[in-house]
This record gives sequence, structure tokens and C-alpha cells, in this order.
Amino acid sequence: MAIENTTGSNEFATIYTRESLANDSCQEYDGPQARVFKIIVIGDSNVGKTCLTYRFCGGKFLSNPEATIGVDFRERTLQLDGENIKLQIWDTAGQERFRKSMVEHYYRNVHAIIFVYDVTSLASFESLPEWIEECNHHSVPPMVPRILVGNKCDLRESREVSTFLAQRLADSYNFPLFETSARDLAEKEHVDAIFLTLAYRLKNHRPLRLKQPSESNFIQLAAEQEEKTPCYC
Ligand SMILES: Nc1nc2c(ncn2[C@@H]2O[C@H](COP(=O)(O)OP(=O)(O)OP(=O)(O)O)[C@@H](O)[C@H]2O)c(=O)[nH]1
Repeated sequence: MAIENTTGSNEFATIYTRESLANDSCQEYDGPQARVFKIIVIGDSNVGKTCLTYRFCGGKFLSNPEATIGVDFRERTLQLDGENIKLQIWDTAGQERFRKSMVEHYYRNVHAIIFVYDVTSLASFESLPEWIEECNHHSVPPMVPRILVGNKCDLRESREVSTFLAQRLADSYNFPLFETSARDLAEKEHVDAIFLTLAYRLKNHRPLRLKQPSESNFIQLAAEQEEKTPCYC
């Protein structure tokens, strides 16, 4: 099942569906001159942040991921309407003990935020206001796009969070809502569509304040992380 919902404000005018992806001008591209956007993926431990980002960047489902320590970095470069866009995805740790020293780094110069919950865990859904609050505490500008993703839709029998409930929360924050599954192969294009929706939004939004994340900081943090945790890229 794939559901894409927009908020009434039409903030995300471009929402990419499976069908539109098939005809889209978006291609994989690994050229040197890409605009770089930092996207952080936030939410409780075990909701599937690693699996979602790995599905988007690596194409596969990770059945036995280890808990993220600090942050794992993944990247994918796309060519959108002739422009090279590199999405630098920060897969953050859900467990407090693995994230507390990193929180400042997560939010610095972030361009977009994906809040993830698990549709089979009401607790992970009820944590969302705290994650959103943390983000607000770090003074992330309001123009930074935020989206809500309910993962593990393949576990239909165990669902604890209805689409209705999730949509109500999404509407209250004015965020678009997506429900998907990192595990279900049939949802692969839908996972791509979530990130592509953000990529198009970022590409077309060129505020003067937009600051590129420093490549040197990124490389240094990535090197530190590699020592701590295996990289699945
Ligand atoms: N059924 C199902 N299981 C999933 C899905 N996505 C992730 N999982 C499983 O959920 C568990 C946690 O996945 P992770 O991606 O490591 O979760 P996380 O949010 O990154 O966890 P932390 O690194 O601790 O923050 C793993 O056992 C995955 O195999 C999904 O879409 N469907």
C-alpha cells in the first residue's frame, strides 16, 4: 500500500507517485558538480530509518541492521531536469545513548527533515511531538521542509497507527504524510518517491540563506563514524 497525502497548503506541490516516476526526467548521475543537500532522518529506535535510507541509496532491504551509533551517512546523486543534485542523507541514531553527543551536528545546516514512525508501534508515533520539539529547539528555520513517514506498512495485521490518526497529526503540523515499507520490494519506487519529492522541493527552493553543508565536516564526521560502526553503503 502506498499513500501520499499533501496538506491543504499545497506546500509540496510536487508529490511523486510510482506512476510519475516511470515518466520522470530524473536519472542517476554521479557527476562532480552537484548541489548538495543535507537531509536528516529522525525518529525512535527500530522504526526503520536505516532500512529506509539504505533502500533509497543501496536499492536493497537490510534484514539485520545494527542499531545506529551516532550517525550513518548515505548519499545518492540524481540528475533532475538537467541539474545534478546530491542528497547527503544522515541516518541518525534513535537510541538516546547513541545520539546525545551528535545532536548538534544533526541539525547544523540541515536542508530537510524526515520524521519516521513505525505504523505497528503507537509508542513511536506518540514520540513524534518530542522529535519535532527537539528540532524546533535547535532553531531549524521554518522554511526547511519536514515530512512524516510511517514505515512497516507491510505488517498489516500488526498496525497500531491508522492513516486517519497519522493524517490528523500531519495536518496539525502542516507536514505531508507518506506511508510505506522499506521491506516490501513493491514499495521500492514509493520510497524513492519520498526522497525525490524532497529533492525537487529543495532544488526549486533557493533561499539566500541556504547554506551548503561543509564537505570537510561531512568527511571528518564520516571518518569518525566509520571507526565506530560498520557502514552498509
Ligand atoms: N516488516 C518490516 N520490518 C522493517 C521495515 N523497516 C525496518 N524493519 C525492521 O525493523 C528493525 C529496525 O530497523 P532499523 O532500520 O535498524 O531501525 P532504525 O530506526 O534505524 O533503528 P536505530 O538505528 O536504533 O535508530 C530491523 O529488524 C528491520 O529489519 C519494514 O518496512 N517492514
